[in-house]
Amino acid sequence: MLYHIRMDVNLPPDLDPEERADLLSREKEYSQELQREGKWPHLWRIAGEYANVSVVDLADHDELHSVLSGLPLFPYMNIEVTPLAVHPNKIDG
Ligand SMILES: O=C(O)C[C@H]1C=CC(=O)O1
Repeated sequence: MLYHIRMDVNLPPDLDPEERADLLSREKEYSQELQREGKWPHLWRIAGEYANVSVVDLADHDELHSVLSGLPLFPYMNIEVTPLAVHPNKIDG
């Protein structure tokens, strides 16, 4: 199943710099592993914002919840999910 996701990151300005660096490093490792597995085919920065739009390809809502709640930055993000269905006018290929 495909899901369109918007993630807005809100890190506290007073977050300890070492903790911030560790969080960002773990986030990168986590998201790049999902990209290598083909589960996170689109990851785009929203220009001018600390936010991204993504498309993930996961088995079901339970896997989606597991992936999102496992993000190291999960406690610091607002996440909006839009499930995607096939458009009837889409041509193949
Ligand atoms: O920087 C972000 O947009 C947050 C986050 C989502 C995936 C990732 O690698 O970082």
